[in-house]
Amino acid sequence: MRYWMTVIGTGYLGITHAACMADLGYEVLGLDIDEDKVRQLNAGELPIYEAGLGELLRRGLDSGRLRFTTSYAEAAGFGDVHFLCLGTPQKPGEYRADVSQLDAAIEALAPHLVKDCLVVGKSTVPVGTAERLADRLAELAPAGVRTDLAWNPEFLREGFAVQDTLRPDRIVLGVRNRRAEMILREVYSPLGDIPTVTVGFTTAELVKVAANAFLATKISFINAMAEVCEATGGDVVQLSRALSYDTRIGGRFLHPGVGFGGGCLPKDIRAFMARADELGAGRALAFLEEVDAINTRRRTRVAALARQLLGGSIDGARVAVLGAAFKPDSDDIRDSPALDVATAIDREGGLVSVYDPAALDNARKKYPALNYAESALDAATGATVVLLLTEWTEFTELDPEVLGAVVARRNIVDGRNVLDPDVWRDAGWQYRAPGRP
Ligand SMILES: NC(=O)C1=CN([C@@H]2O[C@H](COP(=O)(O)OP(=O)(O)OC[C@H]3O[C@@H](n4cnc5c(N)ncnc54)[C@H](O)[C@@H]3O)[C@@H](O)[C@H]2O)C=CC1
Ligand SMILES: O=C(O)[C@H]1O[C@H](OP(=O)(O)OP(=O)(O)OC[C@H]2O[C@@H](n3ccc(=O)[nH]c3=O)[C@H](O)[C@@H]2O)[C@H](O)[C@@H](O)[C@@H]1O
Repeated sequence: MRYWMTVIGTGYLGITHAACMADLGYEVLGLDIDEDKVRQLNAGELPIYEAGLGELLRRGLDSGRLRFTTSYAEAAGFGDVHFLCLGTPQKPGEYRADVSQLDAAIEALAPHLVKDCLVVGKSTVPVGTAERLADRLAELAPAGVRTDLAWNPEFLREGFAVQDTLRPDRIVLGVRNRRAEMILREVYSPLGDIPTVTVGFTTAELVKVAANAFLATKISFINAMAEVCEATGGDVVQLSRALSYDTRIGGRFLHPGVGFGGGCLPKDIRAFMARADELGAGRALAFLEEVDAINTRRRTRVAALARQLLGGSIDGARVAVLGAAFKPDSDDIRDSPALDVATAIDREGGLVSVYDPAALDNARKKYPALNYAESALDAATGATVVLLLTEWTEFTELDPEVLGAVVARRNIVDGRNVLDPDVWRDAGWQYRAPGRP
């Protein structure tokens, strides 16, 4: 069967999912309440930075199989399968996730439904959300329309979103009946032979947060080793490399530095702790509190390294910050370590100049008080210390002599442990990096 699909919520996840489904040959209607975004998407303009996604979007539009709307009535009439890709951000001042966008989507969609359909949640949610939404959907759907709900968490990484969607490591199907499973297996069959795990709602919700908790823990583990190295004189980069050859440990997500950020790992471990607490399993996840604390301390440490290089005070110093996105190859600045450090330094009286190849517009909107530069060299001109905080290739390939020619003093903090200290020291730079002597 050729399914007609809607993708509700066209943010980082939803645009990718919509464009990839259209590329697989499905008829896809994306829906968002943000009119500007919908206008942009229909014009073939990608509102985010994601490699390869712009071409996929335009190919979908050109084929006539992909378009975008703000109308829930239109979406309800269109879809056999409705994917929910709404945001689940951290509630301000709390650890819990705010799932109100999902509730709003069900409330808006269900009353308009005119044909049998499967609603498929892809957002990352606290345990219990799928069941609650399934009940609400059944309550609100018009009589005679058969609805069902499934939870199909998403594991894509920003920067690799298209490849992760078209070639996922695994597919997790959280279902309550065989019909929902069969539909989803058919939907994903064009991807080929992907390991697929079919589970209940609760396990599907848990797999997602467990995966992110594990990844966060691995990063904080190596950053804890960085702290120990700092106290003992060890070198965490060498330590990480030596650990990585143990195939039981592996080298991925073992890269020490300024720590993890983004719209997912930080808020997901907090929401996981909060939900476990509510369900009486808080003790089991107490270690995540420390994972989070280690991560926060890395940001403080990077600022401290800058202070050290400046002889104890940042006040009045010109500081170049290379990077604003939470990771390279993305324009996403949600909980970005780079901007967190830049803001802390600004608060201490440092004269910060931030440059990022893709995230400047987002950074300017959220942090209008910081100063921004048009290039790495522009940011570094006259700086007494340079902080490399997002490992974009254009920063890792910087020539110490070229950069050295524009700075006031050759001081650099390699917050991501991506530069070769010998090369920079040989070029007369004072080099500091978290976890390294
Ligand atoms: N960003 C990522 O790489 C990944 C995200 N996730 C999860 O997917 C979910 C979505 O994440 P993002 O795409 O990053 O969020 P996002 O904030 O970029 O996108 C959410 C979109 O939903 C729209 N929206 C809000 N309320 C709406 C409503 N009532 N009706 C229709 N649209 C509405 C917003 O305008 C926005 O475009 C989250 O639960 C996240 O944890 C999972 C895997 C990867
Ligand atoms: O739930 C989500 O939204 C997604 O969250 C992460 O993906 P993403 O946030 O795009 O980025 P990652 O590559 O995981 O990096 C997260 C953060 O950890 C940092 N990191 C990563 C790896 C590492 O070794 N060290 C390290 O500090 C990165 O710089 C970045 O700030 C997960 O990797 C995805 O599987 C998941 O789908």
